[in-house]
Amino acid sequence: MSQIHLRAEPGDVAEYVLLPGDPGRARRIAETYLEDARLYTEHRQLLGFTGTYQGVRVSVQTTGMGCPSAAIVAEELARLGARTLIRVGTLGGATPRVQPADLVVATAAVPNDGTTRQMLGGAPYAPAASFEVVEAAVASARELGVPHHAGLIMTEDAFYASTPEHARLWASRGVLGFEMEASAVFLVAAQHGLRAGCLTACSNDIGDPQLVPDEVLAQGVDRMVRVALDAVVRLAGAEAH
Ligand SMILES: O=P(O)(O)O[C@H]1O[C@H](CO)[C@@H](O)[C@H]1O
Ligand SMILES: O=c1cc[nH]c(=O)[nH]1
Repeated sequence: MSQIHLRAEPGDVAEYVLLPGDPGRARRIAETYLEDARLYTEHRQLLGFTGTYQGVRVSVQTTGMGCPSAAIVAEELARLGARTLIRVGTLGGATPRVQPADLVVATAAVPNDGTTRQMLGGAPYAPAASFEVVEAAVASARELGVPHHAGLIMTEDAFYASTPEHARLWASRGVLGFEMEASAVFLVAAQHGLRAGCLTACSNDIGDPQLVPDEVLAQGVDRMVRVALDAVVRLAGAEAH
C-alpha cells in the first residue's frame, strides 16, 4: 500500500536504504553511483530512488531536515520493507578533532530533539547505531583509506540555537558533532527491528556561519557516500553467507 508521504509500493524500496537530508544529494548519489536508478517517489520533494550498486539493490531516500520528517520517512520505509537504514548527512563539528569534510561514523546520538522525546513519553533512552553497521562502515573506511572518527554525536532541532559554548560543553562529554536526524532514525529502526547507521561529513564548526568551501565539502560527502555504499556491499555479502 502506498504510504502517506512516500508514494511508493512494497517492492519499490530496497532492503538497504541510504538516507540523505537533502534531495539534491539523493539525486546525485542515484545518478553518480547507482545502476538503473529509478525514481519511485517525489511527493513533497522527498525524492526516493532505487537502483543497484555492485550488484546489490539499494535505495536512496531523502529525509528532509529534522527529526519530525526523518521519523516519518523511517517509519514509512519500514512499512515498505526496508531492512537497513543508513543516514548519509552533514554535521557541525563540536571539537577541533573533527576537521572540515572529515567523516564521522556515529555510534549513538544524544537525543536532544522533540520527536524522540514524544515517541518515548520522556523515558530515558540511548538511540544507537547497530553494531554491524558501524563495524561495516569502519571496515570500509579503513579499506578505502578514508580517515574517520567513530563515536557519539548529538541530534537536535534548532540549527541556529547551537553555540560554540554548547558545543564545547557537549564535546567535553564526548560528542563529536551535531546534526538533526540520527536519533529518530535509530529509534524508529529499533522499534521495527531494523538495522541503522549514520555517516556524516563535517560541513562547519558549530556556531560558525562559514561553511566548508563547496568543493572541499563535496569531496567529503563523496568519500562518505563511497564508504556507505561499500558498507552496504559488505553487509549484503555477510548476509549471503
Ligand atoms: O545535510 P543533511 O543530511 O540535511 O544534514 C544536516 O544538514 C541539515 C541542516 O543544515 C540538517 O538536516 C542536518 O542534519
Ligand atoms: O545540524 C547541523 C548540521 C550541520 N551543521 C550544523 O551546524 N548543524
